[in-house]
Amino acid sequence: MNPAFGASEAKALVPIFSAAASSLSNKWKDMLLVSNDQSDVFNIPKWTSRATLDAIGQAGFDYNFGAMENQDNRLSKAYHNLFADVFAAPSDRSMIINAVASLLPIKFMARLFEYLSRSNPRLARGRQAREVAREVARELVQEKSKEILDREGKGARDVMSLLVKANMASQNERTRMSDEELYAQMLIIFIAGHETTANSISWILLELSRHPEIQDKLRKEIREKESQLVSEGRSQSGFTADDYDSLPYMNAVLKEAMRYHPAVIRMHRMAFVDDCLPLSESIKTASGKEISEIPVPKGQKVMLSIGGYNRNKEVYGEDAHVFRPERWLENDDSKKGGTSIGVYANLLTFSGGVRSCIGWRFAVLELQTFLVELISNFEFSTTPKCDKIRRETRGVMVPTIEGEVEKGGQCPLRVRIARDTE
Ligand code: HEM
Repeated sequence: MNPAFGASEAKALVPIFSAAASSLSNKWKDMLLVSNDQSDVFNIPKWTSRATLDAIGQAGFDYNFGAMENQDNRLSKAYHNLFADVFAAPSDRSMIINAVASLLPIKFMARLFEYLSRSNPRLARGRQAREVAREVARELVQEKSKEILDREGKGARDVMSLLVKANMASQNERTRMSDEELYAQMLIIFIAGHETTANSISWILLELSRHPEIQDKLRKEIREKESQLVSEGRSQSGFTADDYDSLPYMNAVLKEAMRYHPAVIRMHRMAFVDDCLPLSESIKTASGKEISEIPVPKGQKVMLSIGGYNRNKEVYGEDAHVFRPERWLENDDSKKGGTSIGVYANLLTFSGGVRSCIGWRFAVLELQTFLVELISNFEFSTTPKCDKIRRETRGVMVPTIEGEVEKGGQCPLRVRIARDTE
């Protein structure tokens, strides 16, 4: 899938992200301008989920979910709150079934889940979403293949068109993907590229609401850049990828939010051969033996905590549990991820190595675009319920309210039209 996720491919998608971000901000403005004090409380994940679905639809597939305008789209409906519904805190029964299923060969595991999905509402929900998405994927692959043949591949910038085009051009039958594989890739992109960014925006806005001084400083930097764009004869909101990269404080806020609230909180791996994990410092085992590596036998499953690494005091200093964007602007390398572990900002948020997040450039640009658009137009502040916000792992890390976890993603913030734009 690499040809579709390079730096220039991601940069070319900025206008699509801007359109999705301004569609969200226009919707909010319409509602706020008729309210008394130009402010209201919005449940942020509900909105960001719709906006990022539109962004991934357009950027990933040149497909209009119409999520911001019309919630009746079949795929938009199937995906709405999907992670929260399917991955909600598992019951004891489902934990036992999962544990047993993980011991079965993959073919039997799939059959078991297929069977259970007839009676289990969560599995049924997941299965229904998969079927709708597969149907749309099938239609899109056919449409793209036809367009590429008709237009000889010119003009298409979305990820799926680039993928179908690269696949059609491949002369090697063995590396060429079947239609079924293409549909599966599409489904992965839908899943991986939607709720991750939606929830990340919610977490960023929550932290900016908790830290009004950081929010003000960020807005000031954005205003200065907007004035610069105008003085250069450009549109105030016509940011390019390079403009986003030229905003040091905005990028520090983004890195800090990515460190503090990684959307994917852990990864799972299994050793295919006997191996060992080297340790940065030797440790003493229960028997008193000093070891500098941990043996990992073939078949051993390993869970890697992204959240744990990103708040490791040895890497980020004693204040690793504090949200402090300034750490990224200080010259003390040892306290801002001195090791080069991940693909972005030396964080583990997008993982590292060959299986790292293929969409990280795409995600960073999308987050930069939304952050600038929303902070430029609105002021965010906490509501009493924010004290009860807790992090819930539902495939991705979702903000929920203590005691109301079953309601899914909740992050109620007061949103007000930015006073300096009135
Ligand atoms: C804030 C946003 C995002 C975060 C934090 C994130 C994080 C991650 C992480 C940690 C992995 C590795 C998972 C593992 O190995 O177990 C991953 C994989 C992946 N991500 Fe992302 N991601 C984000 C956005 C996106 C976007 C926007 C796309 C696509 C447009 C995307 C596509 C993928 C795909 C296809 C994989 C699987 C790669 C593979 O297995 O080789 N991600 N992501």
